[in-house]
Amino acid sequence: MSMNPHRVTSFTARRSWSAAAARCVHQPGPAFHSAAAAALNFKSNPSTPAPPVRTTIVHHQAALPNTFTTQPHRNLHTTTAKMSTTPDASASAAQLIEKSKLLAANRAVTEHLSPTYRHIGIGSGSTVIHVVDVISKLGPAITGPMTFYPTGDQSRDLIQAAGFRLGYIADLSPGHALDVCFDGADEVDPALNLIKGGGACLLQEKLVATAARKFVCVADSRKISNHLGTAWKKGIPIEVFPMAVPQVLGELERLGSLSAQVRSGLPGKAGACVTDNGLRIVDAVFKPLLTELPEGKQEGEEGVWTVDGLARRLIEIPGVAEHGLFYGKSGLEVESGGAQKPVAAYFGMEDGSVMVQTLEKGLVKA
Ligand SMILES: O=C[C@H](O)[C@H](O)[C@H](O)COP(=O)(O)O
Repeated sequence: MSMNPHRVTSFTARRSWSAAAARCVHQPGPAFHSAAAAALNFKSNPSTPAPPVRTTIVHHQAALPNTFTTQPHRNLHTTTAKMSTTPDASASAAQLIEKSKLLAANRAVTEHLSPTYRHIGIGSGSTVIHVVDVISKLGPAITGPMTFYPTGDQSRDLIQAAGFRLGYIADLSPGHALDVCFDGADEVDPALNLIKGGGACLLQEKLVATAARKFVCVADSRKISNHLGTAWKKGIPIEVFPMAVPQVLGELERLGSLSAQVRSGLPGKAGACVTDNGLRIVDAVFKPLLTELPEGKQEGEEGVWTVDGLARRLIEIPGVAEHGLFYGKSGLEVESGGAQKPVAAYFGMEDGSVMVQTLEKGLVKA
C-alpha cells in the first residue's frame, strides 16, 4: 500500500513544540500586548526533539565527531536546563526568558535603529514581539516616517497592531535595500550562522534579511551554541513544495540526515503544518554542523557537513523552496545587503545582562 507522506499518521496528544505552529501565527489580537502574552506559549524548550509525525528515515546513533564539545560555548548555560518542573517554577522561568528577550531587544534596537532609517524589516517569532514593543515606545515622531516590512502573517499582524506603516518586500524596487532588519533565531554558532524556522517562518525571513543592509539577530541565552544542531535538536527546518515531499525526504536520507519528518500542525491544526506560503516544513536532523571541514574529509562524508556545505546542498534539492540555515557572508562583509548572517546577535541572559556576538569581537557583554 502506498502511503501519503502528507498525511499525519497519529492524532494523539503531543507536546506543544510550537503553539502557533500551524501557520506560524501568534494569536492576532486587537491589542499589541495580546501578542506578547501569546509569546509565552510560542515554543517549548528548543533542545527538546520534535515528536515524530511520520519518519521515513531510520534513526541512527547521533554520534558527535570527536572535535565537538556539547557544552554551550564559554560555559554560558541556560535557564531551562536548571528549571524545576513544578508549574510555578516553569511559569517563572518562562517569565525570566521573556524578560531576557526584552532586554536583548532593547539593546539591539538602541544600537541599531537610527531615527533616520526609513525601511525596517521585522522578523517572526516570540522575540520579535519585544522588538516591536521597544520600537513602538520610541513614539510616532520617530516611527511615523518609517515603513515596516513583515516576514509573514505574524509579523504583519504585529506591525499593524503597533500602528506602524506596513510595506511589502515585493513592492521594493530592485536594488532598493532596507536599512535594517530585526529577527530572532533558534540557534546561533560562533560564526553567526543561524538555524531559523522553528516557528515555520523562514522563506520570507530570508528575503527580508537579505534585502537589508544590516540584519540584527535578537535572542536569549538558550540559542547560544558551538555547533548548529546541538542546542536546537529538532532538525533544520526546510520549506518544501507539498508535491515534492517524498523526493525531498529520500534525498535527505541520502545526504545523511539522521531523521527527517514532515512537521505536524498540532496542536493548532490537525494535519501538516502549512506555512505562510502554503508549503510544508520538513525538519531534518543532521550531525552537528561544523564551521570548517576537517583535513582530508569531504562534505557529507559519514553524514558530517559544514554549515555552508549543507546549506548549499539543501537548496539544490528539487522541491525545496528554502531552508532555515542562514549562512555565508554577514552584513558587514556585504555593505549593500544580500547577507544571510547577522551583523550582530544579542542574547538576553538569565542574570539580566545582555551579551552581543559579532565576528570581530566574538561573544562579549553588551
Ligand atoms: O520560524 C520562526 C523564526 O525563524 C523565528 O525567528 C525563530 O524560530 C525564533 O523564534 P523565537 O524568537 O520565538 O525563539
